[in-house]
Amino acid sequence: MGVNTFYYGEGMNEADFIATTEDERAAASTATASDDNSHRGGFRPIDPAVGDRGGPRYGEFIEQVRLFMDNVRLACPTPEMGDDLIDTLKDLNAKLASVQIDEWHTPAGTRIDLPARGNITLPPFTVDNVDKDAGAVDMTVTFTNYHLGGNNAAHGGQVAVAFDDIGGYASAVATNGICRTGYLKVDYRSVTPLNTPLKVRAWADRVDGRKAFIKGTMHDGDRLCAELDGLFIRLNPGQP
Ligand SMILES: CCCCCCCC/C=C\CCCCCCCC(=O)SCCNC(=O)CCNC(=O)[C@H](O)C(C)(C)COP(=O)(O)OP(=O)(O)OC[C@H]1O[C@@H](n2cnc3c(N)ncnc32)[C@H](O)[C@@H]1OP(=O)(O)O
Repeated sequence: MGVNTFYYGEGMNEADFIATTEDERAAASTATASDDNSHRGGFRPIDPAVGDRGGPRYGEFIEQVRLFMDNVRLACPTPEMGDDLIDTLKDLNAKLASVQIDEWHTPAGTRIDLPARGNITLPPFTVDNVDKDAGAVDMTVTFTNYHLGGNNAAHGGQVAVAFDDIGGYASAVATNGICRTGYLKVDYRSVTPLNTPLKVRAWADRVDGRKAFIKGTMHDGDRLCAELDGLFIRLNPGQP
């Protein structure tokens, strides 16, 4: 099973997500941050060559950034260390500012081989299974210190972020197209722990035309932490 099949599910129409023709690949790889069309309607297919972007150690880079965010969350630097950190961060920001590109080409969010597609704004999750027939996905998500709400528990908003993306993934599987969230309801059933691999399942309870009614659960072992009830609407061609 290839990586794309693994992520998009057996029998899914990958053409909806992955550039499969030379024209699509060219369109997916030519736009730049200064491209006037970079905000044109519709989601662009991902250039399959995207796996090379950011270099062979890009995943390691993202892991270090995540660790940095965790360390910042609970750090109390001395004034001297604060001076040093600010100088170091200025250097790092200058480096990163020199390699800014548009959202369609940045590896963050398009590296489907990395946890949460390499997107640091999402809690890291990995895909365990995609069931095209059931319109269902199984994921493992781990909230870390960066996602702290209080008293060693994940922030409720971070739980919703995870459900939004994983529910969006399930709706993409169920409708065979990219969807946007219409509504997202989260029931917080018990405390969601940090630094613990949690099992998330999201599935299409019902599909009605463009509307996918997605249910979901998040478990710590046998304990139910949270439930999702969401409506995701498949975008029409060219719809932003
Ligand atoms: C490039 C990388 C790609 C990677 C791909 C990897 C593959 C994996 C695939 C994927 C994983 C990624 C997953 C990401 C997931 C993230 C999702 C988000 O966070 S999206 C941001 C938050 N949401 C918004 O910003 C929406 C803002 N709202 C809108 O844009 C529109 O309102 C929209 C699109 C939701 C609907 O607008 P309309 O014009 O298209 O359609 P209308 O006619 O209004 O609604 C359609 C039907 O839905 C009902 N509806 C709409 N909203 C409703 C609501 N809130 N409650 C109840 N019904 C609602 C309507 O009543 C209508 O129903 P009737 O057809 O008449 O039966």
